[in-house]
Amino acid sequence: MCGILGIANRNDDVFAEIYDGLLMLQHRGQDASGVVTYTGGFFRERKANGLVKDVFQPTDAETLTGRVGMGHVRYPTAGSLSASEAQPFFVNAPYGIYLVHNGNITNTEAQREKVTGKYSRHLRTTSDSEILLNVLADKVADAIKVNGSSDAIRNIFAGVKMTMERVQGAYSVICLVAGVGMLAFRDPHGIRPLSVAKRQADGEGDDYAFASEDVAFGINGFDKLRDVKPGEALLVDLDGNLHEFQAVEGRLTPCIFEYVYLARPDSVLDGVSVYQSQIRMGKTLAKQIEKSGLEIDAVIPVPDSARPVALEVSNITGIRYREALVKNRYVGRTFIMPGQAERQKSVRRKLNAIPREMDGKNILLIDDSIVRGNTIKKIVQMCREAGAKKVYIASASPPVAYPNVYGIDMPTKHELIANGLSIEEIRQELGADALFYQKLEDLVWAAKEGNPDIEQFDCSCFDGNYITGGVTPEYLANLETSSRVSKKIEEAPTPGASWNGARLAEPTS
Ligand SMILES: O=P(O)(O)OC[C@H]1O[C@H](OP(=O)(O)OP(=O)(O)O)[C@H](O)[C@@H]1O
Ligand SMILES: NC(=O)CC[C@H](N)C(=O)O
Ligand SMILES: [Mg+2]
Repeated sequence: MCGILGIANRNDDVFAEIYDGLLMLQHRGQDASGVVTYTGGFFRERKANGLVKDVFQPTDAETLTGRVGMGHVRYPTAGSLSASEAQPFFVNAPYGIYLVHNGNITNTEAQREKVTGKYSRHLRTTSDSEILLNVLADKVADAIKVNGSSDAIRNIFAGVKMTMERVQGAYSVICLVAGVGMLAFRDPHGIRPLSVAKRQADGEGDDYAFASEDVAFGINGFDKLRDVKPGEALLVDLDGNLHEFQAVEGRLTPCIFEYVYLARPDSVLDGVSVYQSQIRMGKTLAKQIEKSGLEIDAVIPVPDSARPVALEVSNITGIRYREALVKNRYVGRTFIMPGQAERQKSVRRKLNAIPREMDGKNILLIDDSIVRGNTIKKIVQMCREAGAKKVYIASASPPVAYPNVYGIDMPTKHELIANGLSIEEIRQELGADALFYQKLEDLVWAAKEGNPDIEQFDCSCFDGNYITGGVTPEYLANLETSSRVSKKIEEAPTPGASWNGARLAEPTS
């Protein structure tokens, strides 16, 4: 996952608002951050590896000027960790387009060949998002050839339609188009979230914003209008007017893992409150716990993400709730750290047990998910060392048994603890006295209850059912042997590729 945010203001410079909005999306990506603004016919950009607070300084407001701009926080799920793959990406023709992307393209190789072969383009990185941008540029150029150049919005919408017909996978996208405005579109399944918001401006036209999660709107005084529909494109022109276009037929199938872990609990995605869905996950999990008849002294959440679930398990079962694991707030999210060794070490750095709450007790630890098993295995050990008599564990989601190809870092089957093991074998591997997993139908109920109009969710990491075309057994087999995210962190891999980490953001066109 990544976080994307775009703001088109009528009156004020936009950088400070993008900065604040990106901070609200920081949980979606911690490896790189980037911002581009547009003013007087010029783009200004700054991007680098690092958190928003480290990449940007107050003085950036002096160079990242303009009333229209967008930003990205990256959690790499394709390409490499190189700073040259931080977003936004740019192509200078047609018009001059900057792009930020959340998701993963699955037919990358075919598209790379087309872009570099038939369209003779040069790609500067190994990023799937750069390919997506170049496909869009090709298709908008094709539309200009057919329609002529006078109606830019029509050409851009036509280009988005052709892009959606060619590209497979998950993509929520925001673009800045020179001389035209800000474009946003969402793949025909709406796998990753994207919504649009509005704010009254002084004079003609309105202010608009697009963001991965609506939690990024309130801080800047925007009111959410709605979620972008699957297969839809929206464009805010430079006069503050919103243009809407259903590019291709869509069927909403949002990623259910957004509700389990990825999104903030104070967000509402596709009409479903993340917090409320987690409370419902607690309700269904509580039934399993009650049925087990186990004697449990305390329900303990793995902070922060399992708190709402554990609270509801406690409410329903009557077992007391205890915050007996303390999180060190200065350590980042382990799940999204590159490399297994680093992840294992940081669990211990990040969480600490309170022995008095564990000594001689039967405890139930609840986490939102068990992916590789690193986190919960270490916690079980810690709780035993702190004196717990019995350590039971429960996961608010079902076993993660299949890779995610739509923008979550669960690349290979063999890394997943639930791959090929029975629940009893997983329990043994984790060293727990009992193990409960949410049932998939209960998880789907918990999410769907928030918006019954959603007929289906993307549950591929739980059931192996990939709703987009092209995720064939060969494709999945390939993932097992090739690392999708190269661990390279050196600079740009191709000659001529630029590093945009200079303190002064230069106009780029
Ligand atoms: O089974 P694993 O491979 O260890 O992954 C699962 C863990 O990863 C996430 O936590 P993480 O520590 O990354 O972030 P959080 O502090 O936001 O919960 C998630 O909440 C689980 O605790
Ligand atoms: N997870 C994401 O949304 C990342 C976007 C893109 N695939 C990248 O790796 O940069
Ligand atoms: Mg966690």
